[in-house]
Formats: sequence, C-alpha cells, structure tokens
Amino acid sequence: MFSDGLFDGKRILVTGGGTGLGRAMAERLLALGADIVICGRRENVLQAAAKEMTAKGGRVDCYGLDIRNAQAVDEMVADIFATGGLTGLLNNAAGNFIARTEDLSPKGFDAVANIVMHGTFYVTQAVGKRWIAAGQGGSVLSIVVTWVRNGGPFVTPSAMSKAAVAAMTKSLAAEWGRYGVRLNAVAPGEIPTEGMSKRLNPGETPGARTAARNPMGRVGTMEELQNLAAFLLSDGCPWLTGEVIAMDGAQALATGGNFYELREWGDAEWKAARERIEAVNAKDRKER
Ligand SMILES: CCCCCCCCC/C=C/C(=O)SCCNC(=O)CCNC(=O)[C@H](O)C(C)(C)COP(=O)(O)OP(=O)(O)OC[C@H]1O[C@@H](n2cnc3c(N)ncnc32)[C@H](O)[C@@H]1OP(=O)(O)O
Ligand SMILES: NC(=O)C1=CN([C@@H]2O[C@H](COP(=O)(O)OP(=O)(O)OC[C@H]3O[C@@H](n4cnc5c(N)ncnc54)[C@H](OP(=O)(O)O)[C@@H]3O)[C@@H](O)[C@H]2O)C=CC1
Repeated sequence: MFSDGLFDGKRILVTGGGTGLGRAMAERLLALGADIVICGRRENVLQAAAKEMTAKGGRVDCYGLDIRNAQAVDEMVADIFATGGLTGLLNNAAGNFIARTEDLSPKGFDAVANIVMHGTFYVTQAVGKRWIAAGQGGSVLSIVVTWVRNGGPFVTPSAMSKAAVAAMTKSLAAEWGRYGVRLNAVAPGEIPTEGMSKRLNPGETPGARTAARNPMGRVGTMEELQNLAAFLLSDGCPWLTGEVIAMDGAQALATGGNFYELREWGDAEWKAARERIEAVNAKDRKER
C-alpha cells in the first residue's frame, strides 16, 4: 500500500511502543524505513520488543521511564536529540480501566489523568520546543478515542484526559503551524490488545462486546490502524493538521461506542471487574 522507503531518513518516537497498538504502528513505520524510539515503564518489555522488531534489520532505541515524570521525559528527549533527533512523535502511551466514577479515589483518577493528559503534554512539549529551537518541522500523531466527542461513561478519567489531548492537538496545530509542526489524532474504536481487553472488558472474550454492536460487525484491525497512522505521519498531505479522525466502523455514530450499557451492572459485577483489573495492574507493576 505504501512505497518502500517512505520513511527513509525519518526517526519517530512511539510512546508505549513496546506493546499493543504502539508496537504494531512502530513495526510498520520501521518496515517503511523509519528509525524508531520506543519508551514505557517496563524496560524488559521494550528490550524484548526491540529485539523482535529488528530481527530483519533497522534501528529501535528504548527508554524505560514513566511519562508522568516531566523531568525524566525531558532527559529522555534531550538524549534522543543528542543522538539523531526526531522527525515524528506518536503519542500512544495511556492508562485506563472501567470503574463507576463514584468508586474512584483521587489516586485512581490521577493514575489515568497523569499518564494521558499530563504525560502526553510533557512528551509533546519536550519534542516540540526542540523542533522550534532547531528551526525544523515535525509531525505529531496522538491516539485518542471516540469518547473525546461524546464522553465515556464508566471511563470518565480517560474520556476527560483524551478530550484534553484532542484539545492539545487543535491548539498546537494553530500555535505551531508557523514552525512547520503539525499535529493530528486518530480516535479508534476497539482493536483488542491485552492491555486494553483486561482492563476494559475484564472476564469477557476480547472484542465480543464490540463485534455484537458494531455496524460493520467486527472490531478494528492492527493493519487498518497501521495504514492510517503511516499516512498521517508521512509527508503525503502536510496541510492536514489539527484533525481528530475516528476509525471505528461508525460504532460511535450508531451506539455511542462507549460503555453506557454498564449501567446495568450491580455491585457484584463491579467487584469482580475490579478484582480482575487490579490483578493485571499488580502483574504489570512487578515488571517495572
Ligand atoms: C461497547 C464497547 C466499546 C469499546 C470501545 C473500546 C475503546 C477502547 C479505548 C481504550 C482506551 C485505553 O486507553 S486502553 C489502554 C489500556 N492499557 C493500560 O491501561 C496500560 C497502563 N495501565 C496501568 O498501568 C494501570 O491500569 C493504571 C491504574 C492506569 C496505572 O497504574 P499504577 O501502577 O500507576 O496505578 P495503581 O497503583 O495500580 O493504581 C492507582 C490507583 O488506581 C486505583 N485503581 C486501579 N484499578 C482500579 C479499578 N478497577 N477501580 C477503581 N480504582 C482502581 C487503585 O486502587 C489506586 O488507587 P488507591 O486505591 O487510592 O491507591
Ligand atoms: N486497543 C483499543 O481498542 C484502543 C486503544 N486506544 C488507545 O491506543 C493506545 C494503545 O493502547 P493499547 O495498545 O490497547 O494498550 P497497551 O496497554 O498495550 O498500551 C499502553 C502502553 O503505554 C505504556 N504506558 C502506560 N503508562 C505509561 C507511563 N506512565 N509511562 C510510559 N509508558 C506508559 C505501556 O507500557 P508500560 O506499562 O510498560 O509503561 C504500554 O506499552 C492508548 O492510547 C489507548 O488509549 C484507543 C482506542 C481503542
């Protein structure tokens, strides 16, 4: 679908690029010629991903850090610019889980908001200010969700924070356009990944809830997202900036594309879901 070498000479930072959608997009950009940098909290996950991704060649650098730590982010980005710089940024890292909002503690809210809203801003600003100082342009793509348009019951911290990322995309497209920096966002519907399914559909068959409701009768595929992300990060249409593009088989238009239906759950369902989510959180935490 794309010419070989489309991304020759490009270098792109993919946050959360060691797993799920981030890894899939990083793999496609690498295959099209880009050098890749991935970051996340679990350094072993990043190293294993980088090793597999570069089996056929290419360069993938890894940084183990928590993007909630602005200083760590700035140090990482300074190091990246000291070792070749960047032409693109893919804001993909996120945290999320389903919960009744009345059950959230301040720490529960902050855990999501500090990754999605604050962390995404820290990375974008650290990269953007260096592009501006160097007099070079760049392309930023952020992964949001259709909830930025209509809200996300039972995932309110995510909906609020992703809406903030969409607002950042529009604000900086206008503010930084004069520097040749462009920003767009993709709002996917469900594309099952381990990190997502275990926290948003705990105890369910991955993708089943969406397949039963989606106008196209299925979940999204990695390949669809890889293609859209590659196009948006390429130099194919540089005047396209400040846009949030939904890719969800029209599920949000048809049904809201969110978890409104969980209003039917009672205490027992929420207790079981929380236990499952906290078990996966604990397992991942051990690897950091
Ligand atoms: C139709 C279908 C349409 C389907 C449409 C589908 C669209 C899918 C859109 C997908 C969007 C995504 O973002 S999917 C991305 C999924 N991936 C991830 O989330 C990976 C990263 N996530 C994480 O690391 C964790 O989940 C997260 C909690 C966010 C951060 O981890 P931390 O170690 O920092 O946090 P922890 O110490 O574990 O927990 C912090 C606090 O959060 C609370 N907490 C944790 N889990 C909780 C829970 N289940 N309920 C309440 N509170 C919870 C804890 O009790 C703590 O509060 P105290 O008790 O007060 O201490
Ligand atoms: N899958 C889906 O259906 C959809 C996903 N999305 C979005 O796509 C993106 C990828 O999600 P997905 O691949 O499904 O889920 P994953 O859980 O696989 O990806 C999340 C990634 O972010 C990293 N990450 C999380 N918190 C931090 C942090 N504080 N610092 C650094 N890295 C962090 C994780 O690594 P580590 O834990 O090692 O830090 C992980 O690699 C997210 O933005 C999500 O909101 C949007 C719509 C639908």
